[in-house]
Amino acid sequence: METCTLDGRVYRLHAISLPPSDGEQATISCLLNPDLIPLLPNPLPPTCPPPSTSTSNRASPPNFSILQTAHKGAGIFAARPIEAGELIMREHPALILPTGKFPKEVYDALADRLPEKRRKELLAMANARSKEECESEVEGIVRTNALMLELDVKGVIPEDRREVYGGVYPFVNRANHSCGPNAAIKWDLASLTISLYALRDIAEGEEICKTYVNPALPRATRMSILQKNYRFRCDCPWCNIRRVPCPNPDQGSESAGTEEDFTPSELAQIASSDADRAALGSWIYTHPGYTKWWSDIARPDSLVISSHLSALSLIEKEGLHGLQNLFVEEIAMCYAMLGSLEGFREWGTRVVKLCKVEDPDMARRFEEWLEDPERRVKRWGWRKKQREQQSGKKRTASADDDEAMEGVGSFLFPDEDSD
Ligand SMILES: C[S@@+](CC[C@H](N)C(=O)[O-])C[C@H]1O[C@@H](n2cnc3c(N)ncnc32)[C@H](O)[C@@H]1O
Repeated sequence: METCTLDGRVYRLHAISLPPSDGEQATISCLLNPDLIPLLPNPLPPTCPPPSTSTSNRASPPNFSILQTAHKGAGIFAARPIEAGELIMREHPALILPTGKFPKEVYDALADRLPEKRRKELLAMANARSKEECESEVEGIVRTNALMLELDVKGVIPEDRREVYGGVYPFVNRANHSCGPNAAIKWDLASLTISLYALRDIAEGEEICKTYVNPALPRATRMSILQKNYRFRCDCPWCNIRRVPCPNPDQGSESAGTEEDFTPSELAQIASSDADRAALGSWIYTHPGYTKWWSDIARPDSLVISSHLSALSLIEKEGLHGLQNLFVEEIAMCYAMLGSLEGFREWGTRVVKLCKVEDPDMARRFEEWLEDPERRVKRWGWRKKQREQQSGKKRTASADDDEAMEGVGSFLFPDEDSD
């Protein structure tokens, strides 16, 4: 079988060759709209970052192990302490395919085209679907595990012909769900890899979890999506408020409570968590931000920093570290505008650490700035100068001064208000 048709659309089976890994020729087995095929690298250049899921192709031993849990199947655990921002593993998908229900033969043909070792890794993955729902074991595995992929970042395929694609990863997909995840994923089209990285410091032995749903949704909605799509009842500390958050919830002995078990005070805690999550989800639209603040001298100097610190403390409470980077970056930039070397160094260093995998360009930019912030950050100390000018301590900062700063380093945020 080379092609198949679904809802009048033609799809082609396609294999992408990867640089050999562990001495074996690696392949991604794909089902693609033929228009997408020329957009994807094939073969992948050997210079691309290699996957890092096994010991043999890493300079240092992996920082994770895959272990059996008590009631969630397999899971990923920290083999040593892992720092916020650190890479945990990088992996190519075994399969790439569009959403939609294809005949059994299509799923089986996709798996059969993988090298034997990879095929076995795929077939060992979790399948939360019954035989009645998914006749093919491979389809069940796809429906339990596939993560959304962006294959056409440049928007080459016209809007009305675009499809949603998913990737299946025998190692990264072992990460179980938490509504307060300590890890997240980042897809990179150029290397066709997904990276799993730490959102906060993770202790040795702690389970490494990502979120399967938008964690800003209310608990009841999260639970119903998880039940519908993945067939489990979430037992994370935020869904089961009686369980004290612990490093490895899987080792907890209490069983998850049911809706009816909750006392009025527990229900109030759930409502408060829902409200905090909703507030965080829309924080940047409802609270002061750096872009409007930096040049508006009528606003207090501490306005954005104190608002962002409140957001970060809610993030800590709800375990939503996936939302923290914007707040950390903006606090660093506020300190730059206030001319505070100490503040900029503290928060800028956090940006570098947190963005290493998630946003390497941002990490590099802050690294450069941190070498000589006063010269490299454009408009360094601008608000401080304005205040000094206001209080008459200094003569008006001349336009020449400002112009002399133009072109020194690059500036993170646009001059125009956009928030
Ligand atoms: C993508 S897989 C995760 C890895 C899986 N545990 C394994 O053995 O490969 C998703 C499945 O893992 C289980 N799972 C993930 N997170 C869970 C959680 N927080 N509580 C219970 N089961 C969970 C569910 O069975 C779900 O359908």
